[in-house]
Amino acid sequence: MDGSQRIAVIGAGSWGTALAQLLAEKGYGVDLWVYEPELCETIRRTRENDYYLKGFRLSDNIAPSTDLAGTVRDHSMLVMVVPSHVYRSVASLMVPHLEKGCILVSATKGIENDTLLTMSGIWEELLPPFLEAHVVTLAGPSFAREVMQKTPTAVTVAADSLSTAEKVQRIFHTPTFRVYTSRDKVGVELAGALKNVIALAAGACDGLGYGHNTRAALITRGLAEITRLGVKMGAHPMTFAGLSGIGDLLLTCTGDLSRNRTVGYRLGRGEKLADILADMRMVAEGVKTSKSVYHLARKMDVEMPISEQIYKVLYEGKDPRQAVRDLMERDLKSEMEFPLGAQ
Ligand SMILES: NC(=O)c1ccc[n+]([C@@H]2O[C@H](COP(=O)([O-])OP(=O)(O)OC[C@H]3O[C@@H](n4cnc5c(N)ncnc54)[C@H](O)[C@@H]3O)[C@@H](O)[C@H]2O)c1
Ligand SMILES: O=P(O)(O)OC[C@H](O)CO
Repeated sequence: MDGSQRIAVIGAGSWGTALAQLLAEKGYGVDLWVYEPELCETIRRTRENDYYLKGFRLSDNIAPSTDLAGTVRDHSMLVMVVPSHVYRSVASLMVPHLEKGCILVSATKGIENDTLLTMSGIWEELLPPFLEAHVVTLAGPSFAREVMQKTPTAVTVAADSLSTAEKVQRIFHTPTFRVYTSRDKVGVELAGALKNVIALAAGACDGLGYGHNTRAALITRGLAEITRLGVKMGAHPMTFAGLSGIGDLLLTCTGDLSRNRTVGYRLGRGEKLADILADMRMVAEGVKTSKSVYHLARKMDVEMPISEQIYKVLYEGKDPRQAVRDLMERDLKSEMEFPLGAQ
């Protein structure tokens, strides 16, 4: 793909906007699909995304549009960055317009509530084989705002075929955005989605006033349960020691820019989930993903105690302090069972 070709970015939230800007500054023409007509108009007029990523002037190489079919058509590379709860509906509308052999880079982090599918699982259901489309997952520790500020950042792109991942790697790599490849698509995708649930827990513990010991324990045991589920679902255990695993888990559990951590923090301070979500325009994927994880863990017969407690706090009104007590009082066990991923 040469710099004269255009790339479509589907979703103009903070991450879609940051990825569009990165590609545009590399010289690609970017067609950006914007869900909200009034935001599309504002971006066109002011060159700023004042809903989701205030304070940055957007490149003139970005062309915003609300016409989904028009944005998708005639593109050999598309970046999908809509939240997971609308992913299927937007992807379904895209399919009839996709070019044969196109590459779909999925940058969304979530697990669908009804089907318990990852985002690439949704594409697998929707893509007719004759399209020969390639799905690539992009994940890793990357706050949109810091990417816009050109803070040195490293992420992973995972695909079934290494050559496809390498193609995407070359397109996204910049001097401040380092891209690694992986062939463990399921691992990278699950790691990116599951860390949001643990970030809710880490935020809640900070909101409750617990200290660094608690946060470190949560991150470590959170990684253990993410790895257990991932391995059971076919992921390579070492993926969870990588950027999409411990990398993103650390960022989201400790970084104040995290929406998931912030929701957890406010829950820990005693606010109600409905009130927190009512004044958030942005998405905190962990809220919906915790429901999927609760059911996925049961389905796969994997113990995920932290995720289970978060589900109970969010959906059953459990007191977060009681959730911590219950985690601390579980049966005593060995820290690690081998092979990795065993309960
Ligand atoms: N923001 C980040 O720093 C960051 C970094 C990495 C990954 N992600 C992931 O990217 C995905 C998108 O998140 P974001 O942060 O860009 O979003 P955001 O929270 O900044 O914005 C919400 C997005 O949802 C869209 N939207 C709302 N309702 C919609 C509907 N009915 N149909 C279609 N679109 C609708 C909005 O137009 C907007 O694009 C998430 O899965 C998130 O976890 C975000
Ligand atoms: O703000 P959050 O919690 O959605 O996290 C954003 C990204 O996933 C960080 O990599």
